[in-house]
Amino acid sequence: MSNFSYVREGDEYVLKIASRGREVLANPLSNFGTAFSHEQRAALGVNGLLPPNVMTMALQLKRVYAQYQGQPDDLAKYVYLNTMQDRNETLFFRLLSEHIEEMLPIVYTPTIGRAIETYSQWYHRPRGVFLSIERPEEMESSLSAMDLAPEDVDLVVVTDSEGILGIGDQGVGGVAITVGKLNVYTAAAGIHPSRALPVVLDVGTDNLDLLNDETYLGYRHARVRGQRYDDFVDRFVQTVTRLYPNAMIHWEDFGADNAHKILQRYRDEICTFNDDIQGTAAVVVAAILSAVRRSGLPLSQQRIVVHGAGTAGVGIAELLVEQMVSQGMDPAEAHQLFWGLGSRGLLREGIKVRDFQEPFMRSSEELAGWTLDVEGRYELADVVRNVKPTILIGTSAQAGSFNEKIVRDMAAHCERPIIMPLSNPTSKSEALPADLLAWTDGKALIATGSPFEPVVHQGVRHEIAQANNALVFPGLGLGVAACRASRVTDGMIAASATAVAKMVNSNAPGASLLPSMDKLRAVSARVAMAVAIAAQIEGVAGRKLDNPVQDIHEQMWTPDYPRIEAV
Ligand SMILES: NC(=O)C1=CN([C@@H]2O[C@H](COP(=O)(O)OP(=O)(O)OC[C@H]3O[C@@H](n4cnc5c(N)ncnc54)[C@H](O)[C@@H]3O)[C@@H](O)[C@H]2O)C=CC1
Ligand SMILES: CC(=O)C(=O)O
Ligand SMILES: [Mg+2]
Repeated sequence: MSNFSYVREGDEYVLKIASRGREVLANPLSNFGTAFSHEQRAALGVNGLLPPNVMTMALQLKRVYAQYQGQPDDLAKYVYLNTMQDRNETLFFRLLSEHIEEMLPIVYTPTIGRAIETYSQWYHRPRGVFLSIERPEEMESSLSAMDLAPEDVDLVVVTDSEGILGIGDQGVGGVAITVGKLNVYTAAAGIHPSRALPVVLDVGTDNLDLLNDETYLGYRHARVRGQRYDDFVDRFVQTVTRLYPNAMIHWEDFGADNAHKILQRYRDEICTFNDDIQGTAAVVVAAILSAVRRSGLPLSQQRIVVHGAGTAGVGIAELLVEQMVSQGMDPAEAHQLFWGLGSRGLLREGIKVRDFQEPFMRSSEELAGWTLDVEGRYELADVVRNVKPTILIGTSAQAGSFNEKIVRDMAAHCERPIIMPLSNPTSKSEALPADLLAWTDGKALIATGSPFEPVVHQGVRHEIAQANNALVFPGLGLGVAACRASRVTDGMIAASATAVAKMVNSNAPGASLLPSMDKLRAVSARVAMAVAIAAQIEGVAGRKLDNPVQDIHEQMWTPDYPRIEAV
């Protein structure tokens, strides 16, 4: 038996501790710090290792919140929270849950982007599992070293760091995105931190700044690709599914080719999902459904330009097509409503496109009369001028690419332009909401990837929806765990989109297109219910929820110190 085991007894968590003394304080899940009572201190042998006065959690929170606020900048706040998590995880999650809207931009986008870029500089203590392609034979022992009970792991979040947010290849520092995503799982959906595992597959990096940084902590080698990479990923999948038979594997921030390839390879074999493709699609479809309702123009009459038809962009387009088909459209007709752009401009016949982009390619006949730019591409400005889109989606990580001319051109041809600069972190956003409202005379219906403050335009306060997959993946993971789903199906993804969309019921001028991040727990609970019910309908649920509301509610951990048994 492990020295620390978290078990659920009835509706409470009990922490059974076999260790004594300093080891108890060193484990962030068993360390309550100054909140240990005198009886607990005596039983655990930590008397004298703590200042004598016993604090309540409320007083501890007061102290740590003041310390947090005293940090000089956002990165320092991130590092402060990170060290706190390594010290007292229950307190960390309580603080985060109580200030979720304020702290999400610190533990998640945008600040996490900066933290990942500088990982090897501020690194102080490992968190997560580091699996190096240099030593594949160590994979099983490395995962097992986490000492988790096999049947108690609900989630494994994994990255190979090739496409971190919009900041590209970040090598071993990408581990922080898996930790960040899991922190959102816990704060939003109450997934207990002991039931989830963050993992980085360190396959090298093509980031020359990192390779030439003597403090870089990862494998100092160009990114390994091809068969050796595929074998390493496969070994990972086989090992995880054997060690943790109940776990869903969540893929995060892989490069576009590998993201699609891995999802296609494993989606019908194991319980798995790709957050950037499927989670993003669900939240963006929810935002679009809500915008379409407000615009008055049915989905089937929209013309959609996707600027950045990569992992996220094509995922969004595919789910939108599915939505249109479910509303009675023919699939080919639905595809015709989309115009996708990549780094070589419009996806079209005659240029090299990736396999997963092919369904969105345009034929040469359709482009007769269009003008190529000097580099032989159809750029966004040409596409907007010719297509007259009603929806413009940004998943290109090209900051400022939705410029004034393009946006005014779009607005000249539609009453309520739907414009979604979704790239993260904030520095990569295709446009700023205040500019979009100014250039469209307040008519744009907007959602962004990172958080933005409300904008007051001509006396109307516009709440800016944050269309971030954080509104979906926590609930999806919870729903999958609650019903022990064996697969993540398209129906479950579509159900999560509908669940989020249903939570928006205001059509007031300036109202947000999505629920705000301070509703994250309620949103996640609803998504979880919708996902579990869809899993049941699709025949992939391992257990039926008799009372979904109660069952899901009971599964959501609230960060309180558990009852302790010194064993
Ligand atoms: N809001 C959200 O929840 C999410 C936002 N994103 C954001 O979307 C962005 C892209 O992420 P991924 O799809 O994972 O990356 P990706 O690399 O798979 O896709 C980016 C696409 O943009 C294209 N591109 C690059 N330069 C371009 C240019 N000048 N013009 C047009 N297209 C160009 C690339 O060819 C590629 O197809 C990132 O900033 C990421 O943070 C991604 C996932 C979720
Ligand atoms: C939010 C997210 O998953 C991304 O930007 O990659
Ligand atoms: Mg991502």
